[in-house]
Amino acid sequence: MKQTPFVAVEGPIGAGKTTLAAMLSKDLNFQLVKEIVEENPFLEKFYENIDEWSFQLEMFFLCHRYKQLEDIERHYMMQQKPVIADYHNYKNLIFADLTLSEKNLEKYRQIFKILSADLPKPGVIIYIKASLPTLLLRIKKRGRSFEQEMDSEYLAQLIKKYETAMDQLIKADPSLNIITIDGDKEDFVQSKDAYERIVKQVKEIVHL
Ligand SMILES: Nc1ncnc2c1ncn2[C@@H]1O[C@H](COP(=O)(O)OP(=O)(O)OP(=O)(O)O)[C@@H](O)[C@H]1O
Ligand SMILES: Nc1nc(=O)c2ncn([C@H]3C[C@H](O)[C@@H](CO)O3)c2[nH]1
Repeated sequence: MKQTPFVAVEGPIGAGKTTLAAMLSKDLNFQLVKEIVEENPFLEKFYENIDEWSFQLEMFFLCHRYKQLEDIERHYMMQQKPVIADYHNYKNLIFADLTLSEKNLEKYRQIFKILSADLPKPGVIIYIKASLPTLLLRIKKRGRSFEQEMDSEYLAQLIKKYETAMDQLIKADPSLNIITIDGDKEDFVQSKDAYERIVKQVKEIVHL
């Protein structure tokens, strides 16, 4: 039987994940699943003091994504309804690796492994790569107050960790499809052609 499409859009902060996921959800008629931002009780505190709040924030994201992914399985995948999410569960580890102390990271990894074992996995990742200047510009343009003082070193490290993570994901599962987009050059918001190229690639992979 044909697998129900499950696509995840990934990339560092401000790359355009939610924007692209929303566009594709509309055009492909896939259910959109977005992570929460404004309702997150720890995000603002985290940006004020990362060391103090990182464990709470990473655990919050982990549990919230766990619930969302369980729901995706139950309400969509099991009913053959295609889904597009603006994150991949692996994102939890990318951020945890960046923000947690060694002691907390070890605990976190164990909990992540237990929670993630039976969650649904996307068959396609659309990975939006973008340079530091592009991301900083987009974060500024979007204007979320708590992100405005973000350390560019934090973002630079995140960019690197994303590169490593995509390599790890493909090594762990060579059947995974990763569509990489150069977010500095391929502007899927302004250019219809650039956007249509992405749509075509997704359609080919999921056999639409
Ligand atoms: N290709 C693009 N060209 C110009 N602006 C863009 C493009 N993609 C996204 N933007 C703008 O950049 C900002 C960030 O986009 P978006 O919120 O989609 O990023 P994100 O990757 O989902 O961010 P986060 O990691 O914080 O969830 C928004 O203001 C959006 O309108
Ligand atoms: N520390 C940390 N861990 C995560 O898993 C995570 N996921 C998203 N974010 C931050 C990025 C944007 O500011 C904002 C919206 O994506 O939330 C995270 N921060």
